[in-house]
Amino acid sequence: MVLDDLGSSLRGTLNDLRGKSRIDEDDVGEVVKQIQRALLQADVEVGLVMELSDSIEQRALSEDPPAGTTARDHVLKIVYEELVELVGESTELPLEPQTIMLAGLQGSGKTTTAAKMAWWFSKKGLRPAVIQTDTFRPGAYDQAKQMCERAEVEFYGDPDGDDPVEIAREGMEATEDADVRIVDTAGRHALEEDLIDEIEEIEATVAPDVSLLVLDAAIGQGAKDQAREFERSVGIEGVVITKLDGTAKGGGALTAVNETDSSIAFLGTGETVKDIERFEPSGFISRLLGMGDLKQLSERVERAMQETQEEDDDWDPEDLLEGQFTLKDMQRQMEAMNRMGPLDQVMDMIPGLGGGMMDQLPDDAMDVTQDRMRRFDIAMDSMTDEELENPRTIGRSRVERISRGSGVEEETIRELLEQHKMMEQTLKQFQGMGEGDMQRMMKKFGGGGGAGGMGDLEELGGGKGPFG
Ligand SMILES: Nc1nc2c(ncn2[C@@H]2O[C@H](COP(=O)(O)OP(=O)(O)OP(=O)(O)O)[C@@H](O)[C@H]2O)c(=O)[nH]1
Repeated sequence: MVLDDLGSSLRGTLNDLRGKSRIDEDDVGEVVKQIQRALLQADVEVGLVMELSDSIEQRALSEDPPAGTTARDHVLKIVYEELVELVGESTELPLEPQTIMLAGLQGSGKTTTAAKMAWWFSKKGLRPAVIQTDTFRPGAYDQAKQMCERAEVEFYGDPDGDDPVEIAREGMEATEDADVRIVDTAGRHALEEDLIDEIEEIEATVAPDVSLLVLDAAIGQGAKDQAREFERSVGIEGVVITKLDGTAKGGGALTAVNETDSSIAFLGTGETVKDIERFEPSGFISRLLGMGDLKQLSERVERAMQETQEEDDDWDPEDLLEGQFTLKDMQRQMEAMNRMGPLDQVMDMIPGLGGGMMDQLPDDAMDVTQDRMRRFDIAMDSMTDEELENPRTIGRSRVERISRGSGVEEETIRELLEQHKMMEQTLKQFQGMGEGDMQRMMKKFGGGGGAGGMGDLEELGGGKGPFG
């Protein structure tokens, strides 16, 4: 994802500063060099890179670290604050009725984003609808309809219509009951005049409260011109950067945001309707620097728990803190984990685990883990209720039988039982703890991790930290 290299190279450099109480020009020079290299590689515009690195350099050398702060933490805080400043605020999108129009070049991800945003608003308790006005690309109608079905949100489009402005007008009438209307527009491969005319007409028809420009993270410096052009014709309140899950650099999009004084509203991180994140500058940069993003993580956990609970009325996650932890609990726990999304993305959000740890894992480590979880699941499906409730009764002959029944190797089943035992023991430690204890644990967990746990920033009291 964008600026990934910055995270890992910077962590190394900052670690070299560990233990130093003062930093000299050479130290700062090295940090600044790493930042410049990473930003330029990520396609951030040269002028912007220089501006940022000058500012970091000047602050790191002139500001005195607050008493008790190490040189490393001081520099980390400055880098963090300057990067947050670079990516800017998040686009204001209140959770209330509104019309949002999406614009952007062909293939940037508008249609996908429209459905994702609708899903996102629906999870926030609002009633969204997507209006598809793309009559230019064959297949756009079907794609949008399917995605909206998957997201379980209202959809309006006209597969036979050929006048986008007319469809937009009808769509606004047809979706009168919706709270949030998201209007998807057609893209072209370049910014042609008729595209601009069309978007201006749609804009006049739907009178959006917010217009967002959808930019592919892979776009380079061309992003700036696009952003300016759209800004001039319909006015852009914010940007959605898509495809951040890929190898895309993202710096072009960041530059465009900065140049046009707009801000980022959402990030697209995959092809399914759930792969969307509200942009949170501080969390985003924390994650980038390997400091985790607790806010995003807790949102995902909460959603996953809620969904698991919706499917299984009897289950209350709080029960985990009382009584026995059975294999059934573990299976539900795994379902909830699965719902949180790809493990590597989740790991990135955990302070102390993010970045630093990921760098040390082989690339396929996460796939192995997910595959293992799937096999555990299959094995558990072959167990009797009694075995699931009392895994300790599973001896060697039962392991053999479960293996035969499920096709999962005995070795894996033994690992599953081990894992259960470990989780059970861990939970025992939590049992009887009050909320305050839990928070202290979390804090300890965050502060203790390798290169720059969350605790670093909290203690510095930067006020802009992910908790701030
Ligand atoms: N990996 C990944 N793929 C994405 C993401 N967003 C969109 N895509 C893919 O990008 C391709 C283009 O996305 P669309 O939503 O069709 O783009 P569009 O801007 O509506 O395209 P036009 O209608 O032709 O203007 C599709 O194959 C999407 O699945 C993302 O965040 N990550």
